[in-house]
Amino acid sequence: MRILHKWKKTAEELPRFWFVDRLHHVVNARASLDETERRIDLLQLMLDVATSNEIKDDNNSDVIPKKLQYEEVVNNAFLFMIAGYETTSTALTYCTYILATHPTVQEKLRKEIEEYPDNNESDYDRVHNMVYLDSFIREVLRMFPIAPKATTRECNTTTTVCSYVIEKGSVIQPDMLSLHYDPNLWGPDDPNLFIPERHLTRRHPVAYMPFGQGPRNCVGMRFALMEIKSCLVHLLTQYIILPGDEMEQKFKILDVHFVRQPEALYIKLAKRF
Ligand code: HEM
Repeated sequence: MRILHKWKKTAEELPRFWFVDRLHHVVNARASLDETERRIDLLQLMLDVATSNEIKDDNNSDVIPKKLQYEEVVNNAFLFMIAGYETTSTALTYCTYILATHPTVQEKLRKEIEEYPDNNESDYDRVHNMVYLDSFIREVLRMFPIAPKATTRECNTTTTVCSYVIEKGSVIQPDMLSLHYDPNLWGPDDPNLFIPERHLTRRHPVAYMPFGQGPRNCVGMRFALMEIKSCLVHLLTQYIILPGDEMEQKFKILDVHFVRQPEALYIKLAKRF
């Protein structure tokens, strides 16, 4: 009994459980606010459809119940925190690596940023027309997809694709790296080279999938791209990014976690003004 109690206490202190416990507090606090204290955010939208009653799935139709249990609200909030931070920060790490190793690309980006001065408009409006910045990030995510293992689908009907039989219930995962480096899809320039301009040519619709594909692709994609663009504009305006000591030696990509990230990135920042 004592061992069980000790195990329970240790488990409760693990980051995941600790975090979910905090989220329960936040969700309960928000759920108890009255109408005048409503906020306009995703959590509010989820709470608006949350219920403590049992939700019955209708197995005989395709209708999905438009209700959530409070536990599902907490789990969705958890998923957003997990999916929303490490991914964007890792994408920014790869962007910084490319900037440090490609000074011409860095200068070209800075030139584009200067063409759209900060006229007190929001970053959202400012970065909207920066075509080279957009191609730059696309190229970074082509060469360094952050979550290649995140896109999986379960086959719901036995089917044949290119003479391969895929049984109902099989889980399929596209080989994102092979697609992103396929010379037939990304040529004529060598896919191993960093060339943002290749994204100005129309490609096969599934040649590129850093955010997954289809109706269940990454729900945070637009937000992530906006965050990355906004951050790069401010970084490049104020600093010149240079390679740090032992940068290449430490830039070993680890493919062990859900997010594919380098062991470390050492760069130097030189203030511009
Ligand atoms: C560079 C940044 C990001 C990358 C590369 C990325 C990548 C992905 C990928 C590959 C998937 C699986 C999609 C599929 O199965 O088709 C996914 C799902 C998801 N992402 Fe992202 N993501 C990023 C940023 C974000 C951010 C900022 C958020 C939230 C604010 C977010 C929230 C989610 C959620 C909730 C899902 C699950 C969607 C579902 O199952 O319907 N992601 N992401």
